[in-house]
Amino acid sequence: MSNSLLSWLSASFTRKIGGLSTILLSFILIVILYSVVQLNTISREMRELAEIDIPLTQLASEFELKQLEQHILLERIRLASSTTASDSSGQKNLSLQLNEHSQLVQTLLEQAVTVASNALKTHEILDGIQAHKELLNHLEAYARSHEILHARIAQTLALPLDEQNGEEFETAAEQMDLATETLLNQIEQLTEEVADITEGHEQRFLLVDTALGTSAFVIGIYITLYLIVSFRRHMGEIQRKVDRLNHSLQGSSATEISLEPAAGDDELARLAANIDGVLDSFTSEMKNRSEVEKQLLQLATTDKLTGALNRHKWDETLAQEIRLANRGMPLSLLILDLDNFKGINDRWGHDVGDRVLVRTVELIRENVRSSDLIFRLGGEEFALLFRNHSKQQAAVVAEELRQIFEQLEEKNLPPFTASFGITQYESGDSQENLIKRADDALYQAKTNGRNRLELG
Ligand SMILES: Nc1nc2c(ncn2[C@@H]2O[C@H](COP(=O)(O)OP(=O)(O)OP(=O)(O)O)[C@@H](O)[C@H]2O)c(=O)[nH]1
Repeated sequence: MSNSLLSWLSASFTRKIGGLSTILLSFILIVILYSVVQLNTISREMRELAEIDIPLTQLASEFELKQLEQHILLERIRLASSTTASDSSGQKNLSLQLNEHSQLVQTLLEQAVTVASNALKTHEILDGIQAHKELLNHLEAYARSHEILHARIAQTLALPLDEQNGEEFETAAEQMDLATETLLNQIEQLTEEVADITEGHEQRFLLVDTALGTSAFVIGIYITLYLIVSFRRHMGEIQRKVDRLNHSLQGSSATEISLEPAAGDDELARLAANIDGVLDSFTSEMKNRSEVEKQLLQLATTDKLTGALNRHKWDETLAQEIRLANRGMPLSLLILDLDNFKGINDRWGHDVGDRVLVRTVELIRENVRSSDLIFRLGGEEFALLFRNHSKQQAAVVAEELRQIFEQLEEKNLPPFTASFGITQYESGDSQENLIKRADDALYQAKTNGRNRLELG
C-alpha cells in the first residue's frame, strides 16, 4: 500500500493528473448512475402511487357520500317511525331505498377490493404491500359486516319499530356508521402512508445525491488545489535552478536573483524565456571555451615568434609521420639553418634578426604545399616534413627556397642565406636515425661553404 503510494507520488505529472481525473470521473459517473436509478425508481413509485391512490381516493369520496346518504336514510326511517308509526308503507319504501343503497355500497366495495388486489399483484416497487394487504382484509371484513348489519337493519324494518325493535335498529345503524367511518379512515391512512414512503425515498435520494455531489466537488477541489500546488512547487524549483544556472553562466551571483515571477507572468512562458537565456549563455560559453581551447592548443604547439610548429609538436608529429611511413607512405625530411645568423644579430640587432626569422617562415609557407609541415627546432634552425615526397622532390623545393632567400631584396631586411640537409625515410628508420642523416647532410652543406643543399 505504502509502496504503491510512494510510486504514485514519484510518478510523472501526466500520470498523476490522469489518475486523479479517472477517480473524479468515476465518482461523477457513480453519482450520475445513482441519480438515474433513483430518479427512475421514484418516478415509477409516483406512477404506482397515482395508479393506486387516485382510484382509492375517488372511492373514499364516494363512500363518504354513501355514508351521508345512509345516515340521511336512517334518520328518515327514525323520523318516519316516530311520527307515523302506523304508516308501514312509508317505512317499506324507505327500507327499499336502504336496500338499493346497500347494493351500491357493495358495488363500491367490490371496486375497492379490485383496486387493492391489483395494487398487490402489479405493483412491486412500493413498500406499502403490507398496508395494502391489511386494507384488502379490512375491505373484505367491512363488506361482510356491512352485509350482516344491513340484513339486521332490514330485519328490524320488516317489523314496526317498537321499543325493542327500535333499539335493535339503532344499534345496527350505529355499528354500520362506525364501520363505514373506520374503513374511510383506513383508506385515508393508507394513501398517506404510501405518500410518506415515496416522500422518504425522495428525501433519501436527495440526501445521498447531495452527499455524493459534495464529495465529487471536494475531490475536484482537492485535485485542482493539489495540481496547482505541485505545479507551482515544481515550477518554482525549476525556475530557481534555471535562474541560478543562467546567472552562473553569466558570471553573476545566484543569491541576487528575484525568485518570484512578475505579476501576471505566465510561469511556463517565463521558464521558456529563461531556458532560452540559459541556452544562449551556454552556447556562447561553449563558443568561448572552444576558442580558448583552440588558442591554448595553438600556444602549446606553435612558436610564438614565427608561427611555425614548435619543438614539442615536432617530437609528437615526427613519431606519427614515421608510423605512417612505416605503412608505405614516402616521407622526406629537410633541416634548414640560416647562415651566419649570429653575424646578422650582431650587425643589425636582435629585432632585425627576429624579422629575418619571421620572414623565413613566411617564405617557406608561400612555397610549399599546405600539407607540408614547418617546425622551428630552435634558434635559426627549421625542419620541414614532406609527405609523399622523395628526397629528390624535397631537394627541388629546397633549391627553390635557397634561391628565394639568396635573391631576396626587401626594405628593412638584410640579405641572408640558408643551408639545407635533406634525407628521406628508409625502412626501419628510427626518429634519431632520420634526424641524424638530415643533420649530417646539413653539416656537410655548412662545411661545404653554406648557402647550399646536401642529400643524406
Ligand atoms: N634574433 C634572434 N636571434 C636568435 C634567436 N634564437 C637564437 N638566436 C641567435 O642565433 C645565433 C646562432 O648562432 P650560431 O649557433 O653561432 O650559428 P650561426 O651564427 O648561424 O652560424 P652557422 O650556423 O654556423 O652558420 C645566436 O647568436 C643566437 O643568439 C632568436 O629568437 N632571435
